[in-house]
Amino acid sequence: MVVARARQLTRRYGDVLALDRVDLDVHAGELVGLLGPNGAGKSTLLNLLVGLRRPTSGQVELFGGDPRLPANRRQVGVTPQETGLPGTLRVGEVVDFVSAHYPDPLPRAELLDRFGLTDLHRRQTGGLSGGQRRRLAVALAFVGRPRLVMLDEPTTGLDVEARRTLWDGIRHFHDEGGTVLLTSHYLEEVEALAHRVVVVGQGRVLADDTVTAIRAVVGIRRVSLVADDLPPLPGVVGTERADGRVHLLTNDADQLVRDLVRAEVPFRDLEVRPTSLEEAFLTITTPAGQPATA
Ligand SMILES: Nc1ncnc2c1ncn2[C@@H]1O[C@H](COP(=O)(O)OP(=O)(O)OP(=O)(O)O)[C@@H](O)[C@H]1O
Repeated sequence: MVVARARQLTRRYGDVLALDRVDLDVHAGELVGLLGPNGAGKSTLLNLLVGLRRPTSGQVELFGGDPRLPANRRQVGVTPQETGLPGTLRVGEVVDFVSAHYPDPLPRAELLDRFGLTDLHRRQTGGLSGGQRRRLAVALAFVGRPRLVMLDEPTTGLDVEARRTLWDGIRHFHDEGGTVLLTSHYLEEVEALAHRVVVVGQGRVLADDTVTAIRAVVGIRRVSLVADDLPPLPGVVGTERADGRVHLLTNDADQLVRDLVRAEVPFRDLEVRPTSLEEAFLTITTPAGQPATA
């Protein structure tokens, strides 16, 4: 069953094309990571799917219907990228306040335990650290026993332990049959939780595949050097010339350097570095004009 669907979904903010004809189906029980650099359109996609914004064109469905219908909205838990919590309320009081909006909320103790917040339940939210506040904000998405949870960068700013606790809470929900759609800038985060990754860049879906397949693309390295002519080199998936340098994109930088030496290419100023997500996808996809499917 498809719980959230986008069809040719487009959203403009004035001159900015934030989403450009996106198609996406999220099935019941999936844990999907939306991966992409800043400004890719991830938050816009979540906001449209949950009915907080309206599309410029295209269609959105939540549980087969209009996302703005209360009956559909009630089955979704959402944590936006930025949340405000009433600073003078205690953690337990905030949970009770949100719980009161749902017919069958999770018991307070259970929710706090799942997200490692039990020891904080008497603390005013204004006195919590940024990471503790974030954990509470994410936990609140689960209060109403939703069928689908959408989390916009759930662990940004959290330390390793807090991130693990949050991941455990999300996994628990998923293990019980819940559906999760979350955004992240980091493949590592998506890898820890999701099997399916949807890569978004410049408002478009660039790839929709397994974590393993996506890693093969994102694991690309940039070997940059100064050289005049280069022979054909195996394993090079993209070439750029800029500022007097040649940039070669490859899955195996070690082998490429060996090949350069073996071919007796007179190069200098060699640099090897990882590509950013944005670079990896845009450099590979733009010249061919084709979406990168690993
Ligand atoms: N309310 C708005 N008004 C004008 N432009 C907007 C608005 N919201 C988003 N945009 C623009 O739309 C594009 C997509 O933004 P969006 O926030 O969806 O990206 P994102 O992938 O979530 O980015 P980030 O990872 O930085 O959160 C960006 O160019 C952004 O500047």
